[in-house]
Amino acid sequence: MATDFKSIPIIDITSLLSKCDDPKMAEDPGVSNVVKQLDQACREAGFFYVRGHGIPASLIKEVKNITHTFFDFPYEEKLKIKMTPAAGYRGYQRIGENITKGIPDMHEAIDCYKEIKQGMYGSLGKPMEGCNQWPLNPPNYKSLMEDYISLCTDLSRNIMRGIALALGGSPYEFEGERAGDPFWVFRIIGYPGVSVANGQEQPENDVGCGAHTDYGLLTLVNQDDDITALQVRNMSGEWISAPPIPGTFVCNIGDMLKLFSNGLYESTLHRVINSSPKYRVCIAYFYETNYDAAVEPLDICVQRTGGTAKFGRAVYGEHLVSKVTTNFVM
Ligand SMILES: N=C(N)NCCCC[C@H](N)C(=O)O
Ligand SMILES: O=C(O)CCC(=O)C(=O)O
Ligand SMILES: [Fe+2]
Repeated sequence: MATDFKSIPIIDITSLLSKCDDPKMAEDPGVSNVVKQLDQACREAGFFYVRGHGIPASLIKEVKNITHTFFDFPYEEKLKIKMTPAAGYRGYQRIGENITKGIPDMHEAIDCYKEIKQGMYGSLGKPMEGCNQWPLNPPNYKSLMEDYISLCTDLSRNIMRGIALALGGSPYEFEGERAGDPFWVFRIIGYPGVSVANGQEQPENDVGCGAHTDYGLLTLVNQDDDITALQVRNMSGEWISAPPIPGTFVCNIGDMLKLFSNGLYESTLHRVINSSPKYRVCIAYFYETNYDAAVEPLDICVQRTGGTAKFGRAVYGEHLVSKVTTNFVM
């Protein structure tokens, strides 16, 4: 449950990562310390920074640099990989094509999803079937991003082991049929800066991405180092900034983890406003459950929250499709 947090905690997960393949990890004092911090952050804010995550700083920087290069290209180059429903909603979308609560977002993006082979999930998977449309230019774009995605997947699984312990479960609650074959979503996002020419009016809509929650389990945000734009809503409705902190990812909880935890952890509302004159990029990796997972409150969480399940069962793929099919004007 979100509180009146005023800032977002920073958690060093080095000791969690050093023990996360040890079946006895729960007994390790270093792990317990991290788990305690994860529990507090997830209950109070649903947002936290992680440091000591092990992904090389050079790679984190490179994925942002190459993304600036891509978004700098003229529209006709970017439109070569235009997102369409027929491509499983994969590819490039122009500024204003993504809609949040009825209002066009001031961002452009490339959306990618874990591949779904034809027929893999029957009608549940159909809308998302397709191949990712990676830019051909810069030429190493695809391989760089695929390496990055693979590291984000491993890191997320390991953070989820800590979160599983924080909820009072075994480290492996989010493996097997729940998230042992995790689906992922990858959004490469660019937010134009505001024009600050003298006497010029503010643009009509300066919201880069309207208030929303994320859909799955855990999000890893890699944002430009020099611009504060991401804002997180606390219980009083104040918007708390999540400024870039070099060497960290911003992590936040998605709707499926709220459901599993019976509301003990909230998928906190957040939005993006780039009021700087500079163009901002963000690389957001979303770690999700299995595509066809049926998600319902875990017994341990129902016990911890008064004994009654607050949510019915949801199928992750249905939740994703309901979002993706209503997110765009094209
Ligand atoms: N896969 C995730 N989480 N994407 C977040 C996008 C949020 C904006 C979207 N228009 C919406 O209204 O959800
Ligand atoms: O740009 C950001 O910092 C966050 C983007 C975001 O919240 C999202 O894509 O879901
Ligand atoms: Fe988000």
